[in-house]
Amino acid sequence: MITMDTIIREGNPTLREVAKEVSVPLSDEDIKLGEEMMEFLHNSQDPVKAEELGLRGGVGLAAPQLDISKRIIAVHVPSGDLENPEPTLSAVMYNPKILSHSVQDACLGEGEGCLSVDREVPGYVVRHNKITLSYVDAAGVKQKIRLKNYEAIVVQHEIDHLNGVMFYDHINQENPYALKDGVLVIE
Ligand SMILES: CNC(=O)c1cccc(C)c1Nc1nc(N2CCN(c3ccccc3Cl)CC2)nc(N2CSC[C@H]2C(=O)NC)n1
Ligand code: NI
Repeated sequence: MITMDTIIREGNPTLREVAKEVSVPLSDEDIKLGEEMMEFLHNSQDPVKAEELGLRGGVGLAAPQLDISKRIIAVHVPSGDLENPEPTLSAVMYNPKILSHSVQDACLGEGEGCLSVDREVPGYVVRHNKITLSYVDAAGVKQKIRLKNYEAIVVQHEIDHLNGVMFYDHINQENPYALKDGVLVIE
């Protein structure tokens, strides 16, 4: 099972590598890894399990964060209201690829956190507001989906990990809260 001990932290060179595509059809090993990544996200969002296992909450995880330089990410974004337990996005994505994106940019009003970064790095992380994404799903089926707002931000954060990019690479060093006109701030 994946715990915080499995997750490598900034300074580990694997986080700065460009990860390799996985072969399709998916190997049992890669399918199992995806399942474990998704299980981690579920556990990290469960108050009892997170407490028990000492997990930081996360809605996304990338294989390089497990010191595995493969193009695999898992995202599990809860809906946020207790009535509706359905997540707004839940998927293990193999070889995810952004096919196109909006001109409109967006950022999280509270900035971004990362399970591989044990410090707060304040500032806006400006990303595309909407993306069209292709990936191979856990069943080996090619998917093409459109995402926007928070879900799009999360997927871009995780795909960055596959390219050796950390969220703070995007933060404006002179003024971390500088914003160009028209950037959507997502609260
Ligand atoms: C510095 N300020 C901040 O971090 C920050 C501060 C306030 C608000 C936000 C919104 C911030 N930003 C931010 N908050 C998150 N979570 C909120 C808590 N949540 C969670 C935690 C516990 C149980 C269940 C859940 Cl659901 C998990 C997700 N996640 C990300 N990111 C960046 S994109 C990938 C994603 C990720 O999973 N990171 C580990 N950013
Ligand atoms: Ni991260």
